Amino acid sequence: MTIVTDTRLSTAHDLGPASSEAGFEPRASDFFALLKPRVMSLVVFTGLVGIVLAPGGIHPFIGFTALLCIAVGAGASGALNMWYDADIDARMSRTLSRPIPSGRLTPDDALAFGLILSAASVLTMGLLVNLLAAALLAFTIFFYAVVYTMVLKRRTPQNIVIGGLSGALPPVIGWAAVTNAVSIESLSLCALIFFWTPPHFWALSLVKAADYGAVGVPMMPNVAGPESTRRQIVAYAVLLAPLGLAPVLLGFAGMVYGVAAAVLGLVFLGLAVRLYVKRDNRAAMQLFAFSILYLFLLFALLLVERLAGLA
Ligand code: HEM
Ligand SMILES: CC(C)=CCC/C(C)=C/CC/C(C)=C/COP(=O)(O)OP(=O)(O)O
Repeated sequence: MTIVTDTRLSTAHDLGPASSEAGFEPRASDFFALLKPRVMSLVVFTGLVGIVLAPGGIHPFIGFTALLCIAVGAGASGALNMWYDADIDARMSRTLSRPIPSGRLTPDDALAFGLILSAASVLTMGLLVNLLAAALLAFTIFFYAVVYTMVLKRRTPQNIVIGGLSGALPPVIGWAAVTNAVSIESLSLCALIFFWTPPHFWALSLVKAADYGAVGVPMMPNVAGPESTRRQIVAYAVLLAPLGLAPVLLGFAGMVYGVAAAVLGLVFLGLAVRLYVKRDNRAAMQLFAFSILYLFLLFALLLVERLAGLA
């Protein structure tokens, strides 16, 4: 039996001339792009909500440090993801202008940047915040950069489902930064993001299936087919709608959040069913866009309620 150990199309080092050889110096904006800033902004926001909602309070400087460590660690894992995935990024229209495929940074630049920022964020969290938060941050970076990117992404259509755990952990890290503990409340926020991730990503991958297929990444639409993917999106949306109410049932969110979570959960489910019925790219992109708004609004409401003293 042959076991595939290297699923990369070519090594990242075969991707053309180093930026300095090509005649230009790396720019700060290219390093910033390695952090996947737009995606990670929502990740960091969920970490902030974990910090603010956790009982007991935290010194503002330590709280800010914890948030900065989550932001830097998340960005670092994005840089490591781009280092490893440079071969496939170079072959997909959505990703080919990223810093490594476009030749603006070398793979070594990205690897060094990702490793240094990972180590700096975990060490700082451990020294200035607490060891549990540092261990959770290290685990989250490892899970995204190694378990998802290097092991699961190119091998199984369940890549997103399992790998989604890393995107779901930031509120748990934020909560642990304040309380030095993992609680049922922070795990409920983790579960919310965990079950949100498959519909979030599969909606986009239905539209980008050809891109992923061309580079051999086994995303769900390519393996199980679009029909099955749309059915699974509806199944996750059915689970997600009641899960949105968990913060109310656990007593750390109020009625404003509760009503909004119920309505937004039903809209999410409605858009998932609409995608199942309509089967077109427009419905898929609408669900993808709404998924981001949904998660942002739920976490924003948790934050606003707490800051306004409503929960
Ligand atoms: C394994 C889990 C996830 C996968 C595979 C995934 C995948 C993606 C992809 C491929 C995009 C398009 C980005 C682009 O065009 O460059 C995207 C966009 C986005 N994702 Fe996710 N995502 C995941 C988890 C998350 C999580 C946990 C969050 C936040 C909590 C998040 C927030 C966003 C946001 C805000 C965007 C829009 C970025 C923009 O405006 O370009 N994603 N996601
Ligand atoms: C604190 C910490 C370490 C947080 C990590 C958060 C995390 C795992 C977010 C996942 C975000 C994301 C863009 C996944 C994309 O998948 P992809 O890499 O397959 O997408 P691509 O095709 O756009 O590269």
